Parts: sequence; C-alpha cells; structure tokens
Amino acid sequence: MAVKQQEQHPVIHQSVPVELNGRLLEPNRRIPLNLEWVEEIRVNTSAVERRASTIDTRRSVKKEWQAAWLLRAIACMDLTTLSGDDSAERVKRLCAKARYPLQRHIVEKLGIEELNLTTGAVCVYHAFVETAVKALEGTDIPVAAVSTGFPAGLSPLAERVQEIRRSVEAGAHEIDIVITRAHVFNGEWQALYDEVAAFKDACGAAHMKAILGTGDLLTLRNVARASVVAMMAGADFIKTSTGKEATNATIPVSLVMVRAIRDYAERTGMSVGFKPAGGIKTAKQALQWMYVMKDELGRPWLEPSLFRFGASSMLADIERQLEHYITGRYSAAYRHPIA
Ligand SMILES: O=C[C@H](O)COP(=O)(O)O
Repeated sequence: MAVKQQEQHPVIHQSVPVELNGRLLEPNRRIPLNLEWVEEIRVNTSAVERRASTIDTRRSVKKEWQAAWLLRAIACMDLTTLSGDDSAERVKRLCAKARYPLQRHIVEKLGIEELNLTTGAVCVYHAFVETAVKALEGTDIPVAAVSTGFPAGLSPLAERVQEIRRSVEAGAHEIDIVITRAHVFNGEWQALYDEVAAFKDACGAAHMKAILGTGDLLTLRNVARASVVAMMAGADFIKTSTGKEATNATIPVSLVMVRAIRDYAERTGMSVGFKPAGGIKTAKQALQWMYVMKDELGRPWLEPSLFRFGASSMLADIERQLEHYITGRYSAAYRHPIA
C-alpha cells in the first residue's frame, strides 16, 4: 500500500525555497528593537477564536493523503522527554524511537522504506544532551536541549546563559530557551529583547527556539508582542509553551504567533519557524496544526526547518492511526510505546 505523498512528490527532508507571496526569504537575523512595531499591535480576540473554531471545517485530508500528512508530522516532531524521573535509559529508548519512529511492518506496508523517516529532533534536559548525542550518532537527527532554567526561566541571567553554553559544548544542535514572562506583562520590551539577544549570542551556531510560555502571558496581544520582540532579537523559532504551564499550546495562540511570523516576514524579508508544544497528543491535533501552517504561511512552513511539534506522547497515536490505515483495525495503545 503506497502512500500518496503530501503535495505531489515530496521527500520528507527535502528543502523547499522559503517564499512568502512570491518573495524569497532569508533566515532570521537580529534587527534593532522597533518599539513602534510592538506598540501598534492589536489582536481581535473574538475573530481569532472564530477562525480557530473553523480550522477543521475549512480543510480535511483523508486516507492516503492523511497518512502522508501524518508522516510529515513525524518528520516535524521534536520527540521529547522532560520529566523529573528522566534517566539515561529512557533517553536512549527515545533516541531509538527517533531513528525508527514506526514499526517495521507499518513502514513496509506503506512502501516508504526509502524515506528513512526519522523525527525532526530529540528534545531533552541539559543533563541528557551527551547521552542523546551518542545515541543518535550516525544520523542527522539534531539534539535539542531545554536550557535557561527551564521551565520557569527564573534563575540568574548569567547562570541561564552559562547553561546554554554548556549544552552547546555537550553537543546540542538546538537550544529551547524560556523567556522571563514578567518582562511581557510588565511591558519591559527592551529587557525582553536584551535577554533573548543574550541567549542567542550564547547559542553560537546552534539554532534557538524561544519559548514564550503563552499560557502565562494573559492576553493574545501580549503573545503577539512577545513574538515580535523575540524575532527582532534573533530567535530562529518561536515556541508556544514549556508543557508545564496550566494552559499549553492552543490553536488561537498559534494563529496569533504564525500571523506575527507572517507580518515579520513581510516587513523584513526573513523567515522564523514555529513550534507548538505542550498537550499535543493526537494525530487529529497534529493535522489541525498543520492546516494552520499551510493556510497561514504556506508549504515552506511544513518543513522541519521551519516547523516542529514539541510532543512527548503524540507519536504513539500517529503510529496507531497509521496502523489502522493499513490494517483497518486499531491496536491497543500499549503496543505503541513511545520510548
Ligand atoms: O517542548 C515540549 C513539551 O514539553 C512537550 O509537552 P507534552 O509532554 O505535553 O507533549
């Protein structure tokens, strides 16, 4: 049973030119803080919520097309473990799953052996960066570290910066930083910009995802303002949540963030990636987020270079749905352990 690949003939890791409205974009780099851009932001909350509630009705993919979208969701997934009881053994199992995210019989039945499908990255605490790097040797799978006093981000700034440096030295290719949420609800835009810029400098060549902790930011306007400040400070990605806030990734918050990415790209000619994270557990949710990306930003934002899910348990449900697609039956969830 061959899967119809999304679009016509995509290859999961193929790079497509990053274009928006026909304009070729460059990767983001820091620009000076423009407070006018921050202050002029307005968000029509009820319009955003209305739009969010119709995501499923505007677009739907079925059968082999849905299978292809789910494979892409795997390729765009930061397979994550961020628990107090994490251990080297758990991280090794997670890395094995990142290398081979689907059971062999599913891969064969789908006819996708040549894709060599892997997850987009593995995301762990700093303490497990070396273990993950070693476990992923011989692959192109990057290791992402949550640094900067994750999840609260309230340790002294120098320690947070130092933690990034240590994660990069340990081999992390990507760093997920957390911002000081109080800078946002106190309107301290310069302080937020300086903090994110300091983190970006400490990352060096590693890619930086800025976690806004949107569940703590009180309003969608604050989410939009924090997004644009993080982008001006040089973030490569903006990310919704740590997975530890009371409210994690939601579609309304994501709409606001991807529209901020679009406005920023139109103004600057530069692209920034998006990572929804926290509480995303099902294949159905994965499709909803991918509809948002396709509708609001277009095809380049369905590549791992510009789109990642942060998820610790979604892969199990995707694997189960793909097995249902090829066998017509649902298997028990325990047959799809994540790690
Ligand atoms: O960055 C990733 C999140 O911490 C994952 O959250 P989750 O455990 O709710 O999937």
